[in-house]
Amino acid sequence: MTETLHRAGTLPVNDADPFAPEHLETPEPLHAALRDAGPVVYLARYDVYALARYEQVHAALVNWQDFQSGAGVGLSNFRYEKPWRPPSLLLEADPPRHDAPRRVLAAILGPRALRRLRQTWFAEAEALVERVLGERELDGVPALAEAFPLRVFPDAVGLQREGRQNLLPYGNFAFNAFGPANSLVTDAAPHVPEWAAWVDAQCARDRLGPDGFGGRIWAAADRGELTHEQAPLVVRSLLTAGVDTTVHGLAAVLHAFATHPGQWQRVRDNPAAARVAFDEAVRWASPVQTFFRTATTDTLVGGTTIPEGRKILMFLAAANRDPRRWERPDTFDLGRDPSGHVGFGMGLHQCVGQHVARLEAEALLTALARRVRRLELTGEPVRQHNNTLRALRSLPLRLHPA
Ligand code: HEM
Ligand SMILES: CCOc1cccc(C(=O)O)c1
Repeated sequence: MTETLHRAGTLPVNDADPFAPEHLETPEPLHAALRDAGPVVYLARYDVYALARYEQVHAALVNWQDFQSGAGVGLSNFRYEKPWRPPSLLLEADPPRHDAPRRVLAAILGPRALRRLRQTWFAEAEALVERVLGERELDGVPALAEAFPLRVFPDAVGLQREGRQNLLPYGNFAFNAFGPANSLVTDAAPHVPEWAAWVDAQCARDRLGPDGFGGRIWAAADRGELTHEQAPLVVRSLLTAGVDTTVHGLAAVLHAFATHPGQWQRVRDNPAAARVAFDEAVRWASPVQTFFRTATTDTLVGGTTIPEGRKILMFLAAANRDPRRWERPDTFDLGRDPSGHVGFGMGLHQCVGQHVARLEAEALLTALARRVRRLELTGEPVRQHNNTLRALRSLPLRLHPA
């Protein structure tokens, strides 16, 4: 029995462009309008169905059978359109293709596997904070949010030193490419072949140190846990998703503490609060704002039937600030339990690198908590527009020494 398609006149329609500069600059008003309009809103501009409430976003994320990733998790539908690069074996794959790559990466990036990096990353964070403390004012984005991940992550992957400057622009483009082909995508297009060539070349076995995340992916192929053809694509996943996300996650947590000084004192009093602080910042800012899915069958969501083959757009950031799920959702509050937030996704595709991100954040925040009494905003933060990422280009700060 097919459910009745959405009854005429009951499905709210919104003609906004969520990827337009005004909404990328200040997304909250559109998120609130979409949440208030209903559980499902038809976005006429892109002929997709928007989910902005926590309940529907969570339900779609955990329903990988009816809402697949294999047709792409951006606006482009791989059933009809050629992807800009060979699809990810994790992000853009459904079971069973998704299974072995995920199992391999989950083991390599799991909390136990990361314990070997803890001491080094904490020492690197202390050294970085020592260096920047001397400056009276600094831009927290290049000086901390970018500098720390770029100091520790490429080494942890086992990347050679040359060419690492390609990582941020490549990842930034990959996240723009999930959106429409607007100027954020077309302006970067001339550089993509160079960035992509470097990234693809670093995924080859002979470019990777044996003991890094990359070398361990190849070793898993030697053990037959995935094929040698899959190995470079799994390494590519790390290079695509592993840098820009943590850069903007760290920028978000620094921005949160600079705008909520009382919360910083809580971390000063109890540095163990650094980990939950990062998750609260990921909920509050949602560095990854949106992802799409494709309906594999007519699927009922919030009283509306999403027709087979159509795309839904999940507003993770709107769900993370849904007053139906969170008290005082717009407040960064270390007193809350942020677990259940969808800033790392949920279910089958939930971020496989979340423990890497948390360890980076714990290392940097612990080093800051020891040495910095207050993080003071000394100017307006400047946004970096991206079709998927909530990103800062600049965060003017003064670090008041403890
Ligand atoms: C603050 C930092 C990060 C945020 C906010 C973030 C967010 C996300 C989200 C929302 C998803 C789900 C995608 C979906 O449901 O379609 C995801 C998946 C993924 N993330 Fe992260 N991520 C972060 C850091 C990382 C890092 C450091 C890595 C690699 C070391 C990474 C690698 C991946 C990969 C490979 C997937 C696909 C997993 C799968 O499909 O099974 N991410 N991430
Ligand atoms: C943060 C979402 O995770 C991603 C993003 C971009 C690419 C990939 C990949 O698997 O190549 C994963």
